[in-house]
Amino acid sequence: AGAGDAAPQATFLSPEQLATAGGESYTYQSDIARLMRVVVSHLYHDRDVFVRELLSNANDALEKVRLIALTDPSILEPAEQLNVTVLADKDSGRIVIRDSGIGMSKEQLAANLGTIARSGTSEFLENLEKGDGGNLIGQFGLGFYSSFLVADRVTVASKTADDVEQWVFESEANADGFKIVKDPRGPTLGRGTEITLYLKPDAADEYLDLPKLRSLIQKHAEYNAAPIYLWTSASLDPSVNAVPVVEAEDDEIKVEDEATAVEQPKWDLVNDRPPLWMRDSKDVTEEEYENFYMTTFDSPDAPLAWAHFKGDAGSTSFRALVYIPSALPNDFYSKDYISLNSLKLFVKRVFITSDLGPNYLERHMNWIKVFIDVDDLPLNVGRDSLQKTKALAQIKKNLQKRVYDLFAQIASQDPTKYAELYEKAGVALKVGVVEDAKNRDRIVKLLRFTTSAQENSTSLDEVVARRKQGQTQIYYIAGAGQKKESLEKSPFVERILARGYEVLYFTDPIDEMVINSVPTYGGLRFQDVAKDGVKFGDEDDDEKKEEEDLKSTFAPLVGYLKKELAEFVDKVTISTRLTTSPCLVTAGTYGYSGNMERLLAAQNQGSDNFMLNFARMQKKNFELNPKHPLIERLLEKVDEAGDDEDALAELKESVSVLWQTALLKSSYQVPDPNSYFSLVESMLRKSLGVSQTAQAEVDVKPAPPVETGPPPSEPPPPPSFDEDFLAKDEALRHEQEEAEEAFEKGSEHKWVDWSSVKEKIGEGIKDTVKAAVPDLDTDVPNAPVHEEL
Ligand SMILES: Nc1ncnc2c1ncn2[C@@H]1O[C@H](COP(=O)(O)OP(=O)(O)OP(=O)(O)O)[C@@H](O)[C@H]1O
Repeated sequence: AGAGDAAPQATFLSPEQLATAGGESYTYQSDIARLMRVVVSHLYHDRDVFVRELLSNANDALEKVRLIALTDPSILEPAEQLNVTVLADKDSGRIVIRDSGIGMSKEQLAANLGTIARSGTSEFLENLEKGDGGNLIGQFGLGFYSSFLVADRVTVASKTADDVEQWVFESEANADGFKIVKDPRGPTLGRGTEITLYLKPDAADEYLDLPKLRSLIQKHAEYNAAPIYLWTSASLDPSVNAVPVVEAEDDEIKVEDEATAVEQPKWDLVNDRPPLWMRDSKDVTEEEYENFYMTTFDSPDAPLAWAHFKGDAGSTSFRALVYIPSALPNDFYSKDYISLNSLKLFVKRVFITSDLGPNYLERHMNWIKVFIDVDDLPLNVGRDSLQKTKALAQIKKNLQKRVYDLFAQIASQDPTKYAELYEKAGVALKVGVVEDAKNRDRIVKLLRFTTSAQENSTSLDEVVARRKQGQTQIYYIAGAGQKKESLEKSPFVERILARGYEVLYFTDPIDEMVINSVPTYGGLRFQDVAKDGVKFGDEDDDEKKEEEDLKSTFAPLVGYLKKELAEFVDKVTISTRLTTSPCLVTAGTYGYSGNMERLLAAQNQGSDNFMLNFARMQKKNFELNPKHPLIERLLEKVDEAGDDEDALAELKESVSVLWQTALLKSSYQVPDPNSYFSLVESMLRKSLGVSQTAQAEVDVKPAPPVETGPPPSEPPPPPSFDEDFLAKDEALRHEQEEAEEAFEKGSEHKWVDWSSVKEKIGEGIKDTVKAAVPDLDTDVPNAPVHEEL
């Protein structure tokens, strides 16, 4: 619909008309008066923003009408056309912006423009007064008040569809109040709002220049859906209205005399391009996509990637844009997409809602920005039924697929960018695997893990491709919050790495949960190397025979340990996965790994942590390294002890130390640190030749008898400190802090260093166990060669 060709001059309101119309005076709310003063006195840079603000208000007002018209077309009757017109009048120094939007009643004029300061206004003003106004103006949006950047007097005439009267709001820049009068012209607008800016002299020079005004409108109204028309003359005086037409030189037919060859001024459509999302993606530049994202979703940063597409949803079709923001908001998990402002639903180019019910965008996707324009939706139903329409469900499915495709596309085309994205947003994908069963298979492909096989993280497809012949498991070790360097040293991965198999390091707390949701990938089963059941798949008959032999050889030791540790241990096994460690402790079928236990303990400090207590109650598995000299010697000791009570007591003590130290080394806690320390002390006594019963010589000097005299009047002087002692104490504390820090950072302190423990207590059990043989690894077979795909 065009703006019509009627010359606009006849309908404008003159200051004289207003002056005699009477009306009521109002006082601005204090924040607004303050805002106005700031606008007038401080903010003259960026004056152009008034174009954007006023056109966006006009566009919003028009969208409201279009939205209502979808269900109640009678709203259109007072003014059929939905558009904005802009007129610059040099003679009177005015710019007039009219829209046929929703309009405002008398009360609304007063409330919207005079009494309701928006939330954030005070904060904005405070920042301004502190001096960082220049940058804020763009973010804050002065709205209607930006008029006073360029005008010293503004009138707003407005009429709603069902009001018979038309009202005019009038204010001077810097005034404390405003006036509202009944429009002396009568209801000329039909429906809508007309803003007249009486420009300041310097602003008049700048903005009454038509080409400049036109380019400003183009720049700032790019995404306005409503058509904007500009009157092509800078004067309303009919004698200067016409602009000369430059005739083409080879024009053969001269219809008129050159002197009269003038073009009549007319309304010229300025924003003649369809909105960005309606265009073909090849007709939209990167910059346009970025700007659209930043304005639509109020973001100061450009997006990382986007997809723009068309699709069908049942009987209707839609266009959509999905954007991956440059960062994942920290609080994404505790918010929904509605509070993150992540969705815009349009119907036939009219904004409808940002809220399609709590689950329209899944929690892990709630930070991805989504713009949808549907060709047809039943809008005369309530919000709840709207959410349930089949079309919206289909669109949702399509959107999800597009988002995952977009991730996959970045991963394959630009791995560096993907690594950066994953670093920030990987956790959202992991949440997706855990919570979104329907899309799980798609999302798992996008995950990346820290691996022993390469510097960079790996996809699971790559892990499967690197599998060895016969391999049926993907090996992983969980160590939330720990570094790869620390996990590499764990006894659980010793033999697996020594053999050349790949191990994934689950350094993120959520990794173990991910694997609970996805027990297998590419036909391989995830295997926690800290749990029972590690298989290499290349065990040949000789190895199996050797294992069987070892099992029967060590049966007496296994039997003894089962009895001795019955309270804590479910299974005692002869292990094939250890190389240099004598033994290790793994979780039983229902128990947690040491890592999980630590996580649970960290989550809840209280003693009634049910899950933690439950996990701790679960019996564990004790794996022995049959090639280790400590274990070999223990077997001999079990055989030799027979009924000899002393020998049995000594054996019991050694086993207890071995078991508890293995607990520590496997990331569990010992049940009672005090009794553990007593055991170690007893061994130290033996190794140092100190009697088990000798006690520390304690010489306690008793306190003098009770004082009966009066309390001393002067407090005694403070004792003098031994400077040296203080310095030592400080150094010790420092050392402790460093050690704690290192522990938190997950350095090698994390794994108890078995060799140093052995060194410390080894002397003590010298008579029980032969000295350790350092090198045990000579018979570790190499992994078979890479499986050809
Ligand atoms: N052209 C218009 N037609 C109808 N109502 C309008 C028009 N311009 C402003 N209003 C009303 O006045 C209110 C205040 O406008 P203002 O521009 O100051 O802030 P806003 O538009 O709400 O916020 P922002 O500009 O930050 O988006 C608007 O919310 C709207 O209700």
